[in-house]
Amino acid sequence: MIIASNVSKKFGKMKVLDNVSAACNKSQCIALIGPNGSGKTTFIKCLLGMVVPGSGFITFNEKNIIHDWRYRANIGYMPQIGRYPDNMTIAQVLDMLKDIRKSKSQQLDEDLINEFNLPALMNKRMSTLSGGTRQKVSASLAFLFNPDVLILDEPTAGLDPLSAEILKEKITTEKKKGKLILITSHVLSDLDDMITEVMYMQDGSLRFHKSFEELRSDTGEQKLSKAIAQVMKNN
Ligand SMILES: Nc1ncnc2c1ncn2[C@@H]1O[C@H](COP(=O)(O)OP(=O)(O)OP(=O)(O)O)[C@@H](O)[C@H]1O
Repeated sequence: MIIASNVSKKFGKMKVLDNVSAACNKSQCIALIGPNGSGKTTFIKCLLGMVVPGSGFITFNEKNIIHDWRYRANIGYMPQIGRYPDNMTIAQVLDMLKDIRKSKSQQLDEDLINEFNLPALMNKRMSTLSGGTRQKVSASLAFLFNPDVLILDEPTAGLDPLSAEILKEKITTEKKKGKLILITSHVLSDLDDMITEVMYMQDGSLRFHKSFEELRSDTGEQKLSKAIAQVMKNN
C-alpha cells in the first residue's frame, strides 16, 4: 500500500533520515517507535508529502506520490500538535474541512465526535479548548472522512484514560476493517493490544521492521515496553 524506498532527508547538514526503506500494507497496525529526534515525525511527513525527501521515493498504491498529491485524500492524519485557526469554533473547523474535502454528502465517520461528546462543545472557539479537547478534535478529524490509511502521531498524548480507551478501541475497529494504521507513541503500554508490527528508528535509520510476534519471540518479552527496552540495551 505504502512503500518507502531508500528515503533520505537532510535539514541543513543534519541527516535526519538515512536510507529508510519500508513497506506498509492493509490491515497492519504499525508502531513507529524510537528515541526523541530519531526521525519518526519526519518520516511520517515524507509519507504525507509534507516533507520532500532529498533522495529515495515513496509509492502509494504503486504510484510515486511525487506525481500525484491526490493520494492524500486516502489518509487521515492526526498530528502531534494540531494547529487550528484560534477564532474558529469546533463546528466551523469541521465544516471548513468538510468543505475542503468536498465531502458534505459523503458517508462521514462521526463515531469519535460523538463518543468524545464533542457535539456539546461545538460552539467553543479553538483558542479556548483544553489540550485534551484539542487532541479529541484532531483524532475526530483524522477518522472523519473514512480514509483507508490512518497516520497517528502520539494519538493518546494528553487524553484522559477514558478518552484514550475510546480512541484505542476505534483504532482496533478500523484495523479490523482492513485499514492500514501507523502510530507513533512513547506510551508503549498503549500499543500492546493494537499493533501487528513494529518499526524501530534510531538516528534516522530504520533499525528493524518486524511483526510484533517476531519481536516477542526474539526478545522473550510479551510487552512492547519490555521488548523495546531489551532491544535498546543490546544496541
Ligand atoms: N523543519 C525542520 N528543520 C530543521 N530540523 C528539523 C525539522 N524538522 C525536524 N528537524 C530535526 O530532525 C530531527 C528529527 O526530528 P523528528 O521530529 O522527525 O523526530 P521524532 O523521532 O519524531 O522525535 P520525537 O519523539 O521527539 O517526536 C530532530 O533533530 C529535529 O530537530
